[in-house]
Amino acid sequence: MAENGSRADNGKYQPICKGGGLLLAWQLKGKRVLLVGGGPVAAGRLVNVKDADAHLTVLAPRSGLCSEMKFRIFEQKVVDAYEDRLFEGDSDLAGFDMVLTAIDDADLSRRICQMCRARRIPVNVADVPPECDFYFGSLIRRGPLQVLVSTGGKGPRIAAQTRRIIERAIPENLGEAIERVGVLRALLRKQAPEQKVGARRMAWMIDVCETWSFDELANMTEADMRAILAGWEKGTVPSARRVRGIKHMVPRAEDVRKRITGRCPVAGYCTPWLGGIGGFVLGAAVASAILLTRKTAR
Ligand SMILES: C[C@@]1(CC(=O)O)c2cc3[nH]c(cc4nc(cc5[nH]c(cc(n2)[C@H]1CCC(=O)O)[C@@](C)(CC(=O)O)[C@@H]5CCC(=O)O)C(CC(=O)O)=C4CCC(=O)O)c(CCC(=O)O)c3CC(=O)O
Ligand SMILES: NC(=O)C1=CN([C@@H]2O[C@H](COP(=O)(O)OP(=O)(O)OC[C@H]3O[C@@H](n4cnc5c(N)ncnc54)[C@H](O)[C@@H]3O)[C@@H](O)[C@H]2O)C=CC1
Repeated sequence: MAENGSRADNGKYQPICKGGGLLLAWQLKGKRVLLVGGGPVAAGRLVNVKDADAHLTVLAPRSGLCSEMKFRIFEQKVVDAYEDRLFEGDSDLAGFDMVLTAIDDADLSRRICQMCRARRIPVNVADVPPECDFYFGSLIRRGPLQVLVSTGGKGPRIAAQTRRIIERAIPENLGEAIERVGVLRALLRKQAPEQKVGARRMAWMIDVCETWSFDELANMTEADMRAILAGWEKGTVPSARRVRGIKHMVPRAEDVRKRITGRCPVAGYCTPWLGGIGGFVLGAAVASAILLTRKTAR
């Protein structure tokens, strides 16, 4: 029975949890995005799509631009095309790959949505969730690392609160570690480009990521990479200690400082080191105070 993929396989595979959205990393580089509206919500959208290297057109009257929008358009000049006017109709949508509206006019938003659907352009209407083909989420960015929190439109504020909890839990140098791993992966693909070694390449990269800590990866130099890659032919991954020798045993000043004054990334309180020293000093002070009081009382 199990071989046929039937009832016996229940529980063996991840269950299907219906009702979610499909979370993707949509590649917008070079795609044309239209943003209708010039308020604070539009300004947030602008950052999201420009972070994704889209070609962005903003359509909104200058008189209604918020200060961030003015800054992005006229000072920072990150908007590729700006049209100082109201939305006029279907022809405004021609040639766009994605449309975002953030205007204070729900009726017009709905109509823009219908026009986009007729043209099969994916659309997000900030104030009318049923008119969205996709929702935005609460985002964390650390270099190449991106985390998106979605509550499926149920609790945007809770999405932001959840984001803050996750933010605290992400090690400071994770973005840099990923950046460095990206460089190593590219070097490996150069050294062993054949498709037939694909499975071996992946297994070896998994080994690298599991053997080296995020800290060690974040500080991986080109020389370290060459030393690691020397293990590829034999299928081994030398540890950071082996690659760096004695240098690795000496803690860096920054790590020592973090040990003493750092904070627990999730709970936020100071490290046990500082807590321990503080506790000891406080305990000693209380004990001496008690002893002193007893002595004076006698
Ligand atoms: C469906 C969705 C459509 C979309 O925008 O794509 C949508 C819809 C609506 N939001 C509304 C209100 C608020 N939105 C926020 C904040 C955020 N909203 C975001 C996304 C989304 N908002 C999508 C679903 C996301 C999800 O899955 O949860 C975030 C995550 C991302 C972003 O916008 O960039 C960003 C946090 C970013 C961050 O800080 O990290 C706050 C809180 C605040 O400002 O602090 C409030 C006030 C408090 C409240 O209402 O809860 C209203 C008006 C409701 C009304 O009139 O009562 C609607 C319309 C409606 O719900 O009908
Ligand atoms: N999805 C979300 O995260 C949130 C959505 N909202 C909703 O998003 C919408 C926008 O919010 P804000 O940025 O605060 O709006 P806002 O009221 O500050 O700005 C509206 C902007 O739209 C422009 N506009 C209005 N009619 C237009 C037209 N016909 N053509 C072109 N531009 C036009 C105005 O000039 C102005 O720049 C509101 O409806 C609000 O309810 C609000 C909070 C969060």
